[in-house]
Amino acid sequence: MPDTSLRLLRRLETGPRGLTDTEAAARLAEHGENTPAAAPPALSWPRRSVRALRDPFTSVLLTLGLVSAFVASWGTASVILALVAVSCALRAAGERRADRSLAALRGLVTGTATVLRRTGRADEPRAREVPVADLVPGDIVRLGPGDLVPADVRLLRARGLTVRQDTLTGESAPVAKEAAEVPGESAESHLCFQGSQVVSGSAGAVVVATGARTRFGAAQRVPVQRGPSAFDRSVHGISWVLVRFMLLTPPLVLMASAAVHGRVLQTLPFAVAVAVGLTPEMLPVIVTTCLARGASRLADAHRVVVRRLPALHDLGAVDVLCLDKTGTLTQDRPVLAAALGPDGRDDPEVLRWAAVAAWWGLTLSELPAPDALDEALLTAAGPVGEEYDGVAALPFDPAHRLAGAVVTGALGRHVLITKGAAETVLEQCDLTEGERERLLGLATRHAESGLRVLAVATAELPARTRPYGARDARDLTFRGLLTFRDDLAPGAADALRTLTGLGVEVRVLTGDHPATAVRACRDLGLTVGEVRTGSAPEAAGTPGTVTVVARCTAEDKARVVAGLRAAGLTVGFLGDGVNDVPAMLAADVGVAPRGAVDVARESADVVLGEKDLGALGHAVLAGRHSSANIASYLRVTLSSNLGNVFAMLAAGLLLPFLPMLPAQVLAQNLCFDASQLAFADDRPDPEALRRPTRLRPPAFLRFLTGFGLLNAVADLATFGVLTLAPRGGAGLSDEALFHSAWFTENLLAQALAMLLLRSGRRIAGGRPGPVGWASAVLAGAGLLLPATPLGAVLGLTALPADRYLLLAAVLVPYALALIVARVRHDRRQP
Ligand SMILES: Nc1ncnc2c1ncn2[C@@H]1O[C@H](COP(=O)(O)OP(=O)(O)OP(=O)(O)O)[C@@H](O)[C@H]1O
Repeated sequence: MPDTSLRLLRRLETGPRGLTDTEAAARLAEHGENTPAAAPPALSWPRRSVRALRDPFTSVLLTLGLVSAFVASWGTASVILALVAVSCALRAAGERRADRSLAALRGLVTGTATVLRRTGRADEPRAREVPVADLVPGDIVRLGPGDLVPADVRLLRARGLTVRQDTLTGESAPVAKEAAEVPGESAESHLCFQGSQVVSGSAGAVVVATGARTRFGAAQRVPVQRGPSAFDRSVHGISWVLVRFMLLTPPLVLMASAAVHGRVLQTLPFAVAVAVGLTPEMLPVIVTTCLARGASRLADAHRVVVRRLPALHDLGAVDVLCLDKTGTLTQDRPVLAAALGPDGRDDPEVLRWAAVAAWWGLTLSELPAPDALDEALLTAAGPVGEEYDGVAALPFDPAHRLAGAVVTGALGRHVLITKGAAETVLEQCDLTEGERERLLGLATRHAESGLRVLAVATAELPARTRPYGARDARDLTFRGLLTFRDDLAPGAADALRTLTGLGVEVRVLTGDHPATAVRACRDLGLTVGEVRTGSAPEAAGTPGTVTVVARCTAEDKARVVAGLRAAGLTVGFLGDGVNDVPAMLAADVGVAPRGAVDVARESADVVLGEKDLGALGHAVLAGRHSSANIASYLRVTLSSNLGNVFAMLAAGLLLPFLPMLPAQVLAQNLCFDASQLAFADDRPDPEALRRPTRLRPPAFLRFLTGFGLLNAVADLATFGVLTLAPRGGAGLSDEALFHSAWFTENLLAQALAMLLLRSGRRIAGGRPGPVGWASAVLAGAGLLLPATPLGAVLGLTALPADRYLLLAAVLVPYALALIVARVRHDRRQP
């Protein structure tokens, strides 16, 4: 039979007054830390390396290595294995570094829990904020809106509590919870699980399990599955197209060779080497390094924490940024402006009623702190509420935008007080239609001047013991309106101007009154376009204007975001409240300021250091910076590799010997890979950062085929001039000469591509930067390696001077063609 709460408290050797500090310390030593569910355990080196093997490019390389070993081409197989080992080690090291700094950064934003603890047995318990990791079984915790349930708990008291527990069940709708004394055998409505989010209401609860023993811990921390983000769609999309292409290459080379020369087995190592050459095996390394560098620069310079690395790419790709208003565009430090009676004149009674409701709502819910509007009410009203006895709290209902309390009035009767959004409160009042319209108009007029507006109403009811609920708020007497000034967030106007200057369209999704939101936008210098209320995924938006969707519930915000994503846009969401969480999770990238409620901060991919929106512009730029470098790498490496494959195929068909030995193809590939690591440190031209940087697979593949063909033409031209050139001198085999010249040409052409194809780089001028130096080293290797002993091991030979002239005759026009094609390509870009 399930425990009553008393039996459970006894079993856990605790009580409603909480544990003492000594007891808590002893239990912490016994049970270990209550590690937050969001922090995955650190991976060991071997596991990390095995995980790196799961990457599609590595799998392709391994398959090609196995094929080589199968035909006893041990040289090729060993080089491939070395490539796999190097790329896995680099990737594992890069990821380890990235994970470490991410863990350190995450540490800056981990949450706390409100717990009742006593210094000694005889002392009074005090509510304290302790790190979530310090919670132990038996602790008594308090939960309020916006809290993340810090451990598995059983409710001892609950008022209007609803929680979202999609981390466990995948079900995103809030679920009601209550403190049943003797719960049914299978019912779990008296339990809340670690990682669940408190949407509304309040509760006191006892911790029953922490750390790995929580339900979430036992479920092995399977995170909520989010739909594919912009990063997944772009980088993974491109990767898979290439993997298919690479797998097609060896059979194509083999079939061609079999048809023309009748050799299959001899050509296999070469075919494999060509496919290896096409593999951008450094892609995962470059992606991780680019993103990790960007994230750590952002943290150092702007105190922005990127909690999920790919989110940095997504931030750079954001086309539309949706923001909430309160606490993001405004300070969320409301100050009472006026208390107005139904006739629109000053009436202090309205403030008194609202403050009584706020005071008793807060006291009976045992919330650690009032929300911003209630705090403003209590500050303005001074000491109030003690003259009544509190009967019930009506916690904030986010769907109807109401909160209230029931107190005892004259002659022991009960008075129900509600305060909230004017349209809902007026709906509950006993008014004629005309009067309701007039009062709504009054509320709108105040909202139009940028004020936040609350309506207040009361009802006198016979005393009763039955609990109060939303259904009791009927036929109320309208008391009046309260207006609040909430100043704009400092720096918000500049930040929004920066964002629009960066080509990011802004939308404001708020729970507040449309007129208040519109006025805030105008005061921030934004031009307001469409204004809607509720769910409006179809809100089209006029270019250059801000669409405002007001009176949004949390679900409405998520629907608008999902609608924008379904229209093919990359969407970011910035918010700080519990009503922003579903939209954050629905967006490609969710952003929260550090002062946001726990659940918002924990759901965000990016956390801003301060309530300073200015950092957001820097974060978007950092995302674009990283993506531009990844794009540069992809453009250069793939167009060169693609060109090489075309040329190798053609040369393989026409030449009586292999156009390059497998070892030479692989050595050349190693040189390419090493030089391309420089892209992680490149500084793209500011021009490349002006628009959202999204790696769109179709546009990318068009670029690749265009520039790949140009590269192939250069390679084939080299092939032509080398074939037509006079024979080599004494002792020089034609084959070795051909291989060496082509090897040199390939490395020089790759160096040119590195210089001329990187993102947004002005073609001439500017400092060389890491990529400039790396391409110089690559070109140097191309020119010098054939003449070295290592070159001899690879079957290369020093080139006579006339070959360099021949190569120059090909490469100078190639460089010019690249410049012309690049300029034309850039002009065609929007
Ligand atoms: N403490 C409160 N008591 C009564 N009503 C409230 C209280 N707090 C908010 N409201 C009402 O609920 C409405 C919506 O609040 P909600 O928290 O959903 O959004 P918001 O904070 O106004 O806006 P945003 O979504 O931009 O953060 C408010 O405009 C107000 O009318």
